[in-house]
Amino acid sequence: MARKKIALIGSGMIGGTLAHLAAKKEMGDIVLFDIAEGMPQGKALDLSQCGPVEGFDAKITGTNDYADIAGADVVIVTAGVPRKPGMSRDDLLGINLKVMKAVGEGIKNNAPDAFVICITNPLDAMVWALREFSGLPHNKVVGMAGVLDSARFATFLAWEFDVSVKDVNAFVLGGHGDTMVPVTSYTTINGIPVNDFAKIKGVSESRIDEIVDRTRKGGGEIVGLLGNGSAYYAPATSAIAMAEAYLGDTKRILPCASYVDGKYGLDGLYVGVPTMIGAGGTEEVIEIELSDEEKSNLKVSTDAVEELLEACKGLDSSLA
Ligand SMILES: NC(=O)c1ccc[n+]([C@@H]2O[C@H](COP(=O)([O-])OP(=O)(O)OC[C@H]3O[C@@H](n4cnc5c(N)ncnc54)[C@H](O)[C@@H]3O)[C@@H](O)[C@H]2O)c1
Ligand SMILES: O=C(O)C[C@H](O)C(=O)O
Repeated sequence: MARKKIALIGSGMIGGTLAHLAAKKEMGDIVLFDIAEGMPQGKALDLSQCGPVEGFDAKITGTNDYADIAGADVVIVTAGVPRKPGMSRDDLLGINLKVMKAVGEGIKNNAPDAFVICITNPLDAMVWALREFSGLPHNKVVGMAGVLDSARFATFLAWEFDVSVKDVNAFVLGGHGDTMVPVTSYTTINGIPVNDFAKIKGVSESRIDEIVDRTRKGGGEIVGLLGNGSAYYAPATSAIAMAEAYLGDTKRILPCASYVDGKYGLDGLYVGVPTMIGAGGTEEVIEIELSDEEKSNLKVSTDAVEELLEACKGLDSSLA
């Protein structure tokens, strides 16, 4: 059986990390694409030379030509610009929307059967625009954010309780902005609801609220510390988890920016919701019961995404 092909559109910090992870896991052959000349080729050479040391077989190539992504099974998109300290993700809308147009056309013309995972910010608007520009079916285009946001929530909870991260099952819904909704009612420590566990451990409600707030601002915290660029290790590993679910048809339930039309009272929007990923792409959006407060928090978050979609339509009339 031929090896799978993974195309990475954007070969910057996340793109390079994705290539390394995918190669180490022998997920398939890897094509690094970027508009910067020489850079994807250089990264591909460097990464190829990890192979003998790490013991992986993967053909890794770099290119500036979309024709080289032909036949890709999975395409992961990080092309565009990251924010700088003091900026919000939404400030990237205008510049990254133009990038999504070029990338969407490149995918449509060269890899229309791929499962496409978008990472570029502002995430929920960019994955929607990428789907529109590419014309691929909605179930084959998804955004990565919830896996990362949930991993941040889990990390902070594990630190607070001094327990293994493996036992923390944390869950974040909504758009990938500061209005995202970490959902404590669905967050457990190996099955024990987090609020019950907090009582057992003598952790106050206000401390859990602080952790929720730190999760919401988790991306900005790293942007502020790095000073130049944004997080890339955890974003890359989160997207790889989604790609593995597709390639292995594992039917994992992951929080993804999926197309929601009807559920959660939403009308044709990409936003973070529990999603089953298998060979069919995003096979099912799972609608869960939420409290009135959670519903109203989700509404604030989805309203913010809707505003960004309107802004996209204003910037590019082909989206209107
Ligand atoms: N969804 C998330 O949870 C999440 C997490 C982290 C970062 N991000 C976003 O991911 C994006 C990439 O982050 P990064 O750290 O890898 O940035 P980076 O600057 O290191 O890499 C981006 C790459 O995109 C390339 N690029 C620009 N325009 C292009 C085009 N038209 N076609 C192809 N390539 C193009 C650049 O040359 C650069 O190499 C940013 O928008 C960032 O905000 C999202
Ligand atoms: O915060 C950013 O700008 C990057 C990304 O969205 C993140 O959450 O790390």
